Amino acid sequence: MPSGGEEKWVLPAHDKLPKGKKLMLIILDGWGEQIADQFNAIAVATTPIMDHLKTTAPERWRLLKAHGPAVGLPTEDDMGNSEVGHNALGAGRIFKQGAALVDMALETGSIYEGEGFKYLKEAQPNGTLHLLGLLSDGGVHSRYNQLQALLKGCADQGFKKIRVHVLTDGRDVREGSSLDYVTTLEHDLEELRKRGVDARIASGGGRMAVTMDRYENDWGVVKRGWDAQVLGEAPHQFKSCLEALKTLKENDPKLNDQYYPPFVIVDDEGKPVGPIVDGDALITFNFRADRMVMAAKAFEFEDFDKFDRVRVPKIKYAGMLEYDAEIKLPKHYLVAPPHIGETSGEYLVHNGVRTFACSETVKFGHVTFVWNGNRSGQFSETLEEYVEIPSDQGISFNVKPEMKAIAIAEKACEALHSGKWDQVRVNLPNGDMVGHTGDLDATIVGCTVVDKAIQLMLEATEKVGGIFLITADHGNAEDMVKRNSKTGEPMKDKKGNYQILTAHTCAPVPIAIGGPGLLKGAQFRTDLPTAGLANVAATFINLLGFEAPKDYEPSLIEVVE
Ligand SMILES: O=C(O)[C@@H](CO)OP(=O)(O)O
Ligand SMILES: [Mn+2]
Ligand SMILES: [Mn+2]
Repeated sequence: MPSGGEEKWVLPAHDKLPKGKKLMLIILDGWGEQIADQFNAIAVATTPIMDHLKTTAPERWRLLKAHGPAVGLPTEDDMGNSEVGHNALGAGRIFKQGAALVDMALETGSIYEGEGFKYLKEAQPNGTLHLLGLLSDGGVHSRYNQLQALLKGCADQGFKKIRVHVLTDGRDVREGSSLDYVTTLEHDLEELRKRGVDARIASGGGRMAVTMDRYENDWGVVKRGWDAQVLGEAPHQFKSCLEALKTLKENDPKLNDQYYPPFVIVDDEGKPVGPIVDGDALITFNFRADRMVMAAKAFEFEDFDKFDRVRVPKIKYAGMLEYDAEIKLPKHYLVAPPHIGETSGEYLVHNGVRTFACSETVKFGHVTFVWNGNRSGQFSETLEEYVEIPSDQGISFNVKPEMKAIAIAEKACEALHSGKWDQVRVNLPNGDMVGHTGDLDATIVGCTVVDKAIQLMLEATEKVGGIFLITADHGNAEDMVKRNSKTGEPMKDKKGNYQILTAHTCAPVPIAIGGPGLLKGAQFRTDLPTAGLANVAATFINLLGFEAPKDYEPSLIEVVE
């Protein structure tokens, strides 16, 4: 019976599917389904297991939507991403996500009426307002038109001095596009200067080298940002951001937007134009949590021992959203995040289901924190165990495309064989993390290793008489080139080179079920053609022998006689 005692958590037994079958739940990060050509790293990779599942049991293999409104994003043009994907997978429902919530708050102006913005205004009239975040149209962590609107709105709301601390992208958008975004930003800041607002870029750096680390993989990334944004110290000083990007790229032509080293913008006397100091206000304008949580801790925590902050300015700090609902970080924010409660993890714990979750650092939080509705911690110390395998640090993953896939698989097999867990859940990051490097050959290697890891876990599932469910959180590796949106033809740049795509896609993702524990006659329904990731939770709750919560998106399976 449910430990929580509350009736609302009771999940009735499924009328046909039995309890007690061990479930191996595998999330392939960045693994979509696309036309099989030379730029589809998954199609080119050696993936006998995934091929076998697709071809031998069509009633147990299908596609799911993993982008746009199906995962709570504003439009069908919005590519999927890990945050919205794992939210949907774990919560079994579709929640309007950060991108859409901020759009609405900016359109209605409510963003300036909330407690968060009022708190920032306490820094007026003398405090500088600082804006820190990803300069990009990707819509995964931030979107430029939101920064643009926020700049105007903050000037309207009386901030007289504004400084922008830029993180360049090149991961969710075309490599090299940072120059365009900075040019546009400089134009928008010029418009503010014409209105008498002292508005400038104050520092910069690439998102993978500066500030935007996650899951505490490398605090050095956050420190480099802190030194440039707060202390005004960095290995490079320039008079303008454009000059910085151009010079740094001339010095190292292979440098890509994701990895620009930190730099500080200085005036004619060599003085930083905008370090964050006492009495200032700060907004981190990324709406997505995972790559802002560490910086938020550095700006907000009194006691902080991850690196020497040297000087901790007394500022009014607000996040675009609250980034961690469990620890209430940051305390002040402009837009309330989606309240994602009653997730599958919480239901399963209340019904006595024991869960083991594992991945390597770079995706560990996806398969725990994000899966549980952007909440840190476990629902139960006895019924759950989350295991993190340390990721390689300080490298671009095309250097070691196998990553820790086999180690994750071995951990999962051990957990399955231990008999201590009813559900073993893993995320295999290779398709996505290597896909983001844009290195096609390395991504092919990464996907080949993923298939090997799946093989190990399916063999273990076989041995324990269990069930497997394999799916993905969004596309990436299945398309590594920019295509003509009409013809689908790969596009070349002016020099005749193919334009490599490092970003996610809007492709559907596969889902496959099977294993000796799966009841004969259990198969995918054919009456849910537009089903998406939010239908997966009801599906695995059924496979564990329970009816799903009434308000969850419907289960994908039926049992035919
Ligand atoms: O790396 C990330 O932060 C995003 C891309 O910006 O990828 P994912 O959503 O797969 O984590
Ligand atoms: Mn992902
Ligand atoms: Mn990704």
